[in-house]
Amino acid sequence: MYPVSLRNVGKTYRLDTVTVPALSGVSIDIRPGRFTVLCGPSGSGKTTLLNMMGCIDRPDAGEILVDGQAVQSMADDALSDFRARRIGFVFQNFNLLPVLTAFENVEYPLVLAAVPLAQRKERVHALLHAVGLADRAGNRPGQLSGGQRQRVAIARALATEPALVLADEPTANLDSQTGAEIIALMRNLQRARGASFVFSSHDPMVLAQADDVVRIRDGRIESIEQRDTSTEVAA
Ligand SMILES: Nc1ncnc2c1ncn2[C@@H]1O[C@H](COP(=O)(O)OP(=O)(O)OP(=O)(O)O)[C@@H](O)[C@H]1O
Repeated sequence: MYPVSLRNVGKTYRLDTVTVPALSGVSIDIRPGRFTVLCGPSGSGKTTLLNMMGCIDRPDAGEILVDGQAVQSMADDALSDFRARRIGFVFQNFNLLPVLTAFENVEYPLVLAAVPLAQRKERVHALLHAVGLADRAGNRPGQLSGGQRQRVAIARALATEPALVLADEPTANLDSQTGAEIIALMRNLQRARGASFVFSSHDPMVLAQADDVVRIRDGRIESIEQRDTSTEVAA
């Protein structure tokens, strides 16, 4: 089963009298356990496509299956719950809650998922350790660097152990050295967990790490490149 499949998905934004076609006729199966990168020029539809995969927005045509489940037939509440438990998100502006500590930010999705306290603590400590921030658990986002904030966001995205993690240009607000470290970290975590990660990016460094590359232009898939990367060891 694919972590996410799209069949003939279309999305048009409507602003007063203006319509902006963002995606049309998009069909794709994201392969399990792969690091997939969506790339394409600005405005080609990458964020819209990620939002469709992540059930953040609904398409106006076609079908989306996440873990084999047809998500468009779910009611809003059920869809939010499904999304919170099954999909992890990493954003370019980190999207951390500023009043919560690093620990509490990572813990938050587990509170929503009603995971018992002892299990939450154990999982959050392990995740902060995995992203190299064991000693920063008590810091708020304002007391962390950009790279450290993105590490907290990565730990948060992995908290519910989702099979699918989506990242919208996760290195866009980081310097190149920090961006490289973040991509290496995500690559290692993805391999260690066997999860499926889908990134949107213009960044050649992210592209170089991809197993599968999906090129998008004018809201359509231009090409899908599946690389043989199974025997490589992550840096
Ligand atoms: N909320 C919205 N309302 C109206 N039009 C939108 C909205 N979001 C995106 N669009 C339009 O849809 C098209 C696709 O945008 P999208 O953000 O998905 O592209 P992108 O490839 O992620 O671009 P970038 O690399 O610049 O982030 C663009 O023409 C954009 O202007």
